[in-house]
Amino acid sequence: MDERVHPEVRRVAEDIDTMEVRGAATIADAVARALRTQAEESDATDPETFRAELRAAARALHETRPTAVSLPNALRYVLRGMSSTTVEGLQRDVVQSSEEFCQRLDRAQTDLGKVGANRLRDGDVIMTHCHSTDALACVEAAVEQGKHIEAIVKETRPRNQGHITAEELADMGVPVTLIVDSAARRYLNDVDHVLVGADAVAADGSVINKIGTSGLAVNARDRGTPIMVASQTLKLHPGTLTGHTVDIEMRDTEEIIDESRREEIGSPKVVNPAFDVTPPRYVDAIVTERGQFPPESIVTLMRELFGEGTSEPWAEP
Ligand SMILES: O=P(O)(O)OC[C@H]1O[C@H](OP(=O)(O)O)[C@H](O)[C@@H]1O
Repeated sequence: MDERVHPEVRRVAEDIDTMEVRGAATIADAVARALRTQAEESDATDPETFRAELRAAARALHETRPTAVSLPNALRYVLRGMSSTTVEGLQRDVVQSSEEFCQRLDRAQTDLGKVGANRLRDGDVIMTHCHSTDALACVEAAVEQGKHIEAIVKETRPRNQGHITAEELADMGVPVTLIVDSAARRYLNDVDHVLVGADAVAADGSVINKIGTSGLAVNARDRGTPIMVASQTLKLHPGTLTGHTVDIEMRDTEEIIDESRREEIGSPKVVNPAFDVTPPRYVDAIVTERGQFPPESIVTLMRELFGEGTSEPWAEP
């Protein structure tokens, strides 16, 4: 890694890579704070060196995981704040934009939660996939409104993030039933809403989320169960406005099966995609801090927020 990258930034990058820090919003928060550390601890003596250090840190953070667009969106937000002409001024700029970003992130999630909660009625049963802080904000707000919500939680192989969801729902007082992923269709009849998060939303309204989301959505549509995606606007993927596709992360196959067991069963090829793409026709609503949108209309919001597209976060202005 580039030697200009601060050890704390390297540690954050490593934690994201190994998924010690995970979830699109949490990753965004962590990288914004890491850039702040890089800025505060810089001993650069001229603005150009300082800017180059920050760009190197941004690149190191960006190289960790490719799919959650909240990561480059966070880097871009913080780096765009650099407008001063002295090192001290630039340090203040980064601290301020990092703080502002983290506050906006929290506020967006709270506002999104209230919008999502309005879709949930007293007595509703939800089905979740993976662990999404945006999705759980909707449940939390519904519970705060006095609604009784129950949840069927998919374990979400191979990393079982469903366990985190189960624990956090239990802390909210929501009764939880944990199921294996392949039992989802059987229990969809008992469910009023499928509620998931997003790692990225494309300009055509496709939702990129944890592997298994698209199959769940197809099954939900077949059963007539509405599917709601909780996604603050930080997850909107500006590159898709100009024809770019979203990279799907392929993770280590040891998450699925260890090497010795794989050899015992005849050394099959193993693949481990972390995400899949749910086409807009299977999604009923994308809930953001700016209100809820049918997936096909998300492009209008994206144009308003990003114009016609954006460059890489570390690109020279
Ligand atoms: O931003 P929040 O809503 O917390 O999470 C969004 C998404 O991030 C997670 O990915 P991973 O576990 O990091 O691979 C899940 O796919 C989840 O739906």
